[in-house]
Amino acid sequence: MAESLRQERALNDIELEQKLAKKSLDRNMFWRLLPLLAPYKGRIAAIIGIEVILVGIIFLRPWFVGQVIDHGFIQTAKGLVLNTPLLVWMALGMGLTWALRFAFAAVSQYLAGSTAIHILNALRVRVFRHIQALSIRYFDSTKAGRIISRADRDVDALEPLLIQGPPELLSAVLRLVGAAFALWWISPKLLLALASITPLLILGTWLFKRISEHNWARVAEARARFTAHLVETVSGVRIIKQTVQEDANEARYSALVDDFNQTLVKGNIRTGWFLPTTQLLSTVGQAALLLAGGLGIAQQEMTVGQLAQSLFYVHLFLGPLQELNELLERYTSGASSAQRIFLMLDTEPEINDPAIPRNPLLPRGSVEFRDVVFGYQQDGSRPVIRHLNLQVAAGEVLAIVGPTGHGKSTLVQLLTRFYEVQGGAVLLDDVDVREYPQQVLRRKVGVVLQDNVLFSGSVLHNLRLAAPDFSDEELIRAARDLGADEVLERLPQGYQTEVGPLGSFLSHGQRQLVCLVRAYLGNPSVLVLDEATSAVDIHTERRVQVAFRRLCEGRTAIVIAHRLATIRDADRIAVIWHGEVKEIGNHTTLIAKGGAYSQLYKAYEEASVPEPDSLRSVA
Ligand SMILES: Nc1ncnc2c1ncn2[C@@H]1O[C@H](COP(=O)(O)OP(=O)(O)OP(=O)(O)O)[C@@H](O)[C@H]1O
Repeated sequence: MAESLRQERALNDIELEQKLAKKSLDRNMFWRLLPLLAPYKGRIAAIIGIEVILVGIIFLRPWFVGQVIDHGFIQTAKGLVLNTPLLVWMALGMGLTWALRFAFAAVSQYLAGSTAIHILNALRVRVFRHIQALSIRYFDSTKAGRIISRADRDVDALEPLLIQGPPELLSAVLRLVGAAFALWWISPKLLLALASITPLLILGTWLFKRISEHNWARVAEARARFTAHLVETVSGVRIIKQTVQEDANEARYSALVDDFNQTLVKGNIRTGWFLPTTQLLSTVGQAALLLAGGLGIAQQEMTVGQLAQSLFYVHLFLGPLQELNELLERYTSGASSAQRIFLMLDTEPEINDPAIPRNPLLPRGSVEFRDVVFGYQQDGSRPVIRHLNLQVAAGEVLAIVGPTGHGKSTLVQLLTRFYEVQGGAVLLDDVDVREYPQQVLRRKVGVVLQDNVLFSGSVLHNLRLAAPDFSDEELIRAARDLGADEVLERLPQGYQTEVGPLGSFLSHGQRQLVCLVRAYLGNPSVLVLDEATSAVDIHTERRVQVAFRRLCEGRTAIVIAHRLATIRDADRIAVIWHGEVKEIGNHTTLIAKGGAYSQLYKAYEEASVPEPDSLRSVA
């Protein structure tokens, strides 16, 4: 199954981001991380400075050992005696190097840790800000889990690379070069013996780096896929339970996790030979050095102390070569995270504010759809709205009706500029909606949807989002004006009731009422109600209808409804059919005309009259 999942994939993570960002993949994106470090130049310089001191300290220790071996005992007339002053100095020196090691390690950790927090938090906020600014179309085509991966895991993956990576790399290079010099200084023979295996080590490291680069891209992709599935499951858990899809859903998740694990294991197998290879080469290198050293001692070119000292330098030379592998792996995993983050940050919002925005001083609320053409496919292959013309006068109540899927809600999306028209224009107060700053436009057009969303917090907290400066009393008064108070006061803690995540602790009807009051508080010049009262019971609905008329006073209202009884009183009713206005007029004239509206109305009335059987079953 995991194999089939891999094959069914149309676009991988990076390809998808590439497509959305309309940019080709640039492997050097990693370097774009460097400006993030700029504000912390001082701290980073301190971390690097500490690393240099620590490397210097490491090089002192073998020298102490060499001194003790060669000069720790002095040949006197009485025989060999301990060179006590030298031993004491060397022991003190050794102790001091360890004390410095501990002290600097703590300082370095503190500096690196606190710098990391600042840099990564700044990046996290930047990613978050960008996510909020992206256009709705991005969210249509990108799974939530993928987006969360960017802001969460991908940012985390940069930490070891960005902060500890550069000092560790510097330390490795310094130790490598320093050890080479030290060996050369003791005897060029030693360095040459070791150099015999170095090209092989470098070649091996380079090969493994290439393999691990591929591995990391595959592992990250597989991980993003199962995270995306998890997020979808969490948000759609009710539907999954309702349709009894738990087993099938779990099987799919297991397959995705399995795919991830297989990718990980295969990757580990491929890179697993790196360590034994380098260990083997290191052993050969040490043997060559000991041979060269033995020869040097026999030819009295070097002392035993120097050979012992050189063994430490061998470790200082070979160790960094092996560490480089780990650092390179970190680099490749971080680089692929950086690629994904920057590809997302490079995705331009499809909808932007105009360079010179307009905002008429006297908002009236007239709306016009002028020869509008629109389809959700960007290539215009499947138009949903086809050359639609519709004018709504300021203060008018216009109802939009029509069969499902014919484009009613799409008109609202175009009015609030969640999508851009592909032809024609949408005008608010005779100004193209593209000329308004988006936030201004969306404040002018209040929308209450059928599937309303609230934010965690109390009912009052949610109402206050529309009117931040209002007191509790003013918010409650607004609810009362609208006739929502009776229902909302009956909640367990009244207006202080917690609504839960996305408002899930409230019923559909209660949620809609809160949203209606929220829209009322926003005081928009155009109010759009998309099936907004459909979940409210008959009793509540009547109250809302009365209040709704009040709410419409002095502003334009566009009401999208399937339950035609609720819109009979509208000033005009437009029938939308295959993305066009098929009929327009008031209820009486449209019924008299006997066209599309009268058919819809007849069908609605027939469906609304309860059949005797169904009444009995309710009883
Ligand atoms: N985000 C989207 N991406 C792609 N297609 C979409 C999207 N939203 C809607 N559509 C499609 O556009 C068409 C019109 O949808 P729209 O929601 O405007 O219909 P509607 O008339 O409001 O339907 P309903 O009465 O059921 O709410 C439908 O075919 C729908 O599948």
